[in-house]
Amino acid sequence: MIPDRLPQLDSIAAERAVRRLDRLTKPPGSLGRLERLAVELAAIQGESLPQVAPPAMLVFAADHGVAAERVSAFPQEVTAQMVANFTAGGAAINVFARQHAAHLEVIDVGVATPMPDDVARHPRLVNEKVRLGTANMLESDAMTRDEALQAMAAGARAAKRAAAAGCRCLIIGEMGIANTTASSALLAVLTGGPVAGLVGNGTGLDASGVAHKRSVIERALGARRPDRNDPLGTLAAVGGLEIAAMAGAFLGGAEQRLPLLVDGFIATVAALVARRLCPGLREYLIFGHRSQEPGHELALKALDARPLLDFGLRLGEGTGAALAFPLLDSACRLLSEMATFDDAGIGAGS
Ligand SMILES: O=C(O)c1ccc[n+]([C@@H]2O[C@H](COP(=O)([O-])O)[C@@H](O)[C@H]2O)c1
Ligand SMILES: Cc1cc2nc[nH]c2cc1C
Repeated sequence: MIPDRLPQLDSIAAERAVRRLDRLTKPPGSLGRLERLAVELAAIQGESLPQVAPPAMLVFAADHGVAAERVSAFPQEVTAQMVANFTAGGAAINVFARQHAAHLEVIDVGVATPMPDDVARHPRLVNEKVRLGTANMLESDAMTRDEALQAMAAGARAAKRAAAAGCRCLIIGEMGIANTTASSALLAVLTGGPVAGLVGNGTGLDASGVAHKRSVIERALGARRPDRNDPLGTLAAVGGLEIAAMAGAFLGGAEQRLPLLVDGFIATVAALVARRLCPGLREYLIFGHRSQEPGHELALKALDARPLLDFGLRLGEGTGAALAFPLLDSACRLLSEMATFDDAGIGAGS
């Protein structure tokens, strides 16, 4: 299920995009990073005139056993309550989904709290529950390797559904109380970095809450001792079901040649896990924004990534990626809609 290799980027489509950009009615290179974005999108899609609309917004939801250690400012039940809010259309990501006519799916890969029937049966909610939340990583591995693979497969299926529905890029986000704890633990193992420098306040812990969260992560890593050269084993030991599902969605989306817009801290850690499993993934990833969560810096560095926006967000759900979507759309529209010097009868510079 983890792909051995991903489709090669299309260098011919990229070269055509470069040549067209240089013939458009502007000084060469004057649209800066937007031009590089247009070329990257052409290479990913294998189209000299790429198109990212309509986007799919995939929100993966799950619970974390480690929430019992009071590592979040909010109780575990909020995961299910926010899933209900996503189905009702009231969350921030719903606003952006309507704004961009996106195909929005909420994929439950492991929410622990039972949901009312009207939520459970809602067409926007996809039931891919692998188990009712992970186990508490202080007491045992969060899940088995097989469960991590099942969650990854659910993510890959969501990516394939989006491609089949005609979506042209994926915006990948999550909802899961305590998932900054799982993400920080994963990141510490995968980068070998000290826990102290990467733990943040998540949904809003105070300073003593952050110190306690750090101690929980350090104790969990001491007890689990994950092998940093075994990304799947690390994911199973201290990760999360929605993190595994996002990793699977990234890999499944790349197999479909879809540009992948990465959201904040948790989504970037999932992308890092996926890249460790399949290094060719990196070229498909476009980073939407720089999150306020301090560990995001290290995760971005590990992926050699420079996000498009820096807006001080720390919400999740895919909101930072959704905010960056119009930049991708603009890059595509410039390529396909701007006049060339020939079209406009304007003399090109020498
Ligand atoms: O995306 C981010 O960078 C981000 C940073 C901090 C918190 N969050 C969101 O907040 C939740 C996790 O925070 P916590 O404190 O419960 O670990 C989860 O639902 C995430 O979507 C998201
Ligand atoms: C209210 C709330 C909304 C969220 N959206 C993503 N993570 C979240 C965490 C909380 C607590």
